[in-house]
Amino acid sequence: MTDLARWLSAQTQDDTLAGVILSMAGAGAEIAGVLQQAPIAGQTGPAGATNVQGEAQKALDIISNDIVLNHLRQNPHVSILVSEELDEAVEMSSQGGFIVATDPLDGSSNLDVNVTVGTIFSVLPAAGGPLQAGRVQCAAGYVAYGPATSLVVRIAGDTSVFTLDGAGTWRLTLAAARVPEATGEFAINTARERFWDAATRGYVHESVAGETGAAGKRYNMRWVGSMVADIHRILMRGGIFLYPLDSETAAKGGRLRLLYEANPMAWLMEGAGGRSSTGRQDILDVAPTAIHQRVPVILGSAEEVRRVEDWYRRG
Ligand SMILES: O=P(O)(O)OC[C@H]1O[C@](O)(COP(=O)(O)O)[C@@H](O)[C@@H]1O
Ligand SMILES: [Mg+2]
Ligand SMILES: [Mg+2]
Repeated sequence: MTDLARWLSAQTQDDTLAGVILSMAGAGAEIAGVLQQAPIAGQTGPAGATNVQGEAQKALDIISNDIVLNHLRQNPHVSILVSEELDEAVEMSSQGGFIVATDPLDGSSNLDVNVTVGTIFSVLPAAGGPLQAGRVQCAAGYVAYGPATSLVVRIAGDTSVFTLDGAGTWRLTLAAARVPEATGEFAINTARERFWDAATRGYVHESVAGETGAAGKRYNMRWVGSMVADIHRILMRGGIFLYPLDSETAAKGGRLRLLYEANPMAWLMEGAGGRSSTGRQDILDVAPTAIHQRVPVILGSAEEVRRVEDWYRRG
């Protein structure tokens, strides 16, 4: 029995849910192999197409989407697939008990510079349809394609980390990730400062002031521009990630997508003792109205997320 199969059987008695996670783990392992050869195969560039959200697709966005689709098509327990790269929700098996929502390749603008990208997924109960709050997720995870390929997954208990070995087997490398309560590291795209609201501005200025400001301690800033990479760093050593609502993204509701970026990351953070927020409510309580809905995202070390929420309460 592999580490992943053993972990799954300890986390859930539902073999069909375990099977959905194994399908996503299989897709992740296959995508990892494709990414490792992509510069040789000349696949890191644009596909020449745009997705339903008007974003230019990379060839690897489409290839990764097809890989996920193929793996899930072989699983009779998936009823619907929602993907960043597919305009509409796709009907899969009519008998399936689960919906999978995925960002097949997150951070794909980083592909041509060989920086970590990832695959994010959320598993929902089929009965409620795709538009259910993140709170009811059955499981969530991501695969980070970095120096090592990591699978981070949570059903309802701990958030655990597996690493792909040379034989293509997922080995358990961290049974229960814990995000430190406090942090001295924040992640935000500061080039967007002129669009920020008062709360984001207040929080970042207070942090940049370091030991001379109200926070009373020094901060460092990190921004990979690949959500999976930024969240993985935060999961492993603490920090806070912000993609808040700003005046440029306000009309769309934010930048990042609720079903397949924010919800799964919030679920994983919760399992590791972290916190997630839109600034005004827990991300997991947001009721979706559309499959590609966007949402403000603030998540990571609990104490730090609370500091941002305090700024929103003041505003
Ligand atoms: O270009 P910006 O504003 O830094 O945004 C970066 C964010 O956009 C994303 O790339 C969006 O995800 P996709 O690459 O899947 O569209 C996140 O991974 C990342 O955190
Ligand atoms: Mg993404
Ligand atoms: Mg993507």
